[in-house]
Amino acid sequence: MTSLNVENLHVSLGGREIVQGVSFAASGGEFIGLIGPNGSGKTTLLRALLGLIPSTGGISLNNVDLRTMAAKHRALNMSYVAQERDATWPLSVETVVSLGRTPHIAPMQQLKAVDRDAVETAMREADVADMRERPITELSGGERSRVLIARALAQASSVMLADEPTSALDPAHQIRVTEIFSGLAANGRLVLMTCHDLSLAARFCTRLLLLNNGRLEADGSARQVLTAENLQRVYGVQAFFGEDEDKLVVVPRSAIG
Ligand SMILES: Nc1ncnc2c1ncn2[C@@H]1O[C@H](COP(=O)(O)OP(=O)(O)OP(=O)(O)O)[C@@H](O)[C@H]1O
Repeated sequence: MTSLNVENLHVSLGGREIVQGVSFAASGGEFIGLIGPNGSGKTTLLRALLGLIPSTGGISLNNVDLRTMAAKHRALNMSYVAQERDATWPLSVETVVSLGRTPHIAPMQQLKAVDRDAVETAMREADVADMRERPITELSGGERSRVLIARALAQASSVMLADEPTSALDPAHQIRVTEIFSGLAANGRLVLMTCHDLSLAARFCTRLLLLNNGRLEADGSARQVLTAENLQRVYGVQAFFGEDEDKLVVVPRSAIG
């Protein structure tokens, strides 16, 4: 089973320590919501896990140090939906999603049937199959997000890291995407998603990690992490707490101070 171990991770950027001694262990089957206020270090943590920025401390996947893993091997193991959805080139939706298969094919080789199937499935799941011929540069922000999610799904890696994948999506697509991520976890993948929608995270994620000023302040179930005390201290909000089908509903309703 996939296992990710992060031990005493530190990241400094621009002379400031952004991630300060974060440790956690995660396994395939978990859908983890990485939450915390703006600037708390969520994106930085994901980027460090991907080896996109320097860090110190331990990061291992299946007991292999991720920093020593070849880029292609890492890409086979980890997909990433970045927070930036900018598109420079007017590539078709289908071409962009097909790029998710790059780690699976040898240089200069064409997609095989298995790759084309993965691309079709990913486009269908992210609801972008109907726009397959359209240039990504002409899509709305939410449509572009779904294409980039489809690209990550097509990669079919054991770990999915997604940075606010639902932030530009309408309610139906937010639910659809989080259900897809839940399905990935149910099938043994590890999903780590940043999210500002606390109710969405509470409903779908199996575990929440709460970051504050680069430190892991809480790690556990939605009910353990999304307490009135944590929301006040970390987010500076008072919230309404409710229930829907046994799931916690959290609606921030006033900012304190
Ligand atoms: N390249 C950089 N150089 C200097 N500081 C940076 C750099 N990238 C990010 N930071 C700083 O690191 C801190 C954490 O940023 P990060 O993007 O990880 O936060 P976040 O929790 O993902 O926030 P948000 O919820 O707004 O997306 C911020 O204060 C940010 O200004």
